[in-house]
Amino acid sequence: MSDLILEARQVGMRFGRFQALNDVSVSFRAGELCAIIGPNGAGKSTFFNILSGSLAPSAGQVLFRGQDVTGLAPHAYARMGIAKSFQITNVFKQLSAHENVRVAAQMRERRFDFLSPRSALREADEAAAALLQRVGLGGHGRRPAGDLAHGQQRALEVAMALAAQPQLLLMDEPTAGMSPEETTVMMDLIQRLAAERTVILVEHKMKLVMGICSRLVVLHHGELLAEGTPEDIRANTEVRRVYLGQSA
Ligand SMILES: Nc1ncnc2c1ncn2[C@@H]1O[C@H](COP(=O)(O)OP(=O)(O)OP(=O)(O)O)[C@@H](O)[C@H]1O
Repeated sequence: MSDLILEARQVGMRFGRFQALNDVSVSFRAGELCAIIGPNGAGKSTFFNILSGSLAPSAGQVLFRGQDVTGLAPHAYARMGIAKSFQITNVFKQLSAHENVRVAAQMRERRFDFLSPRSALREADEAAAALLQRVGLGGHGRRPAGDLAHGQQRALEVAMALAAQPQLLLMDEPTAGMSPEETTVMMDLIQRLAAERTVILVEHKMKLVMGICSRLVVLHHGELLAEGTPEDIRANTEVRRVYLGQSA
């Protein structure tokens, strides 16, 4: 179907003799905010890495807008309009927040190649300032990234990912290690971002995503356990069983 943006077809992943993912088929529609959830060790990060092109699956295919992208290099994913942010923050700590985003904008914006160096820099500067504003860091541009609070560094990383103007944003546990206040700010940001593009996130805490996602995909022991609306998932006895005793 034409409104599918990303598809995993019978994806499998083996690490030696260990089968981390087995025969996982999931389709993601353009424009949706979808979360991949599941208990510890379910295979979420492995699936994320495969969907985002960081890991080639041992079996199956990944399709982006109907095109087979399985095993393509990460930069090819970026060029197609897929951006990702990881659990571990990935900012240049010595550079200012503004410089971090500007570098990301310069690296990814091919349009700048056609501009004079001075106007390219000005455009990248303007893009960086707008992106910092977008993620709630408008007043922090001059601060070294390493001096920002953890939640702010994660927001900075989101701004860097957005510099590529992605159609699809993949986020691995965007609230990992955050305080409750930082978590609220990030979830609010994710909702705003999802109004403009497709967002797929991996999240360990089911409660956190129930209220904001249109659809949830549940992995368990490397297999697709369930998928559906938050209501479907909340009512699913299998899902309740695997989450029992875990901090959902
Ligand atoms: N590179 C690897 N080599 C061997 N085993 C791995 C590797 N990466 C992941 N695994 C194993 O695959 C399984 C799934 O791991 P994965 O990190 O994808 O789960 P997860 O659902 O993201 O878990 P968590 O919520 O704890 O982060 C785990 O048992 C893990 O130990």
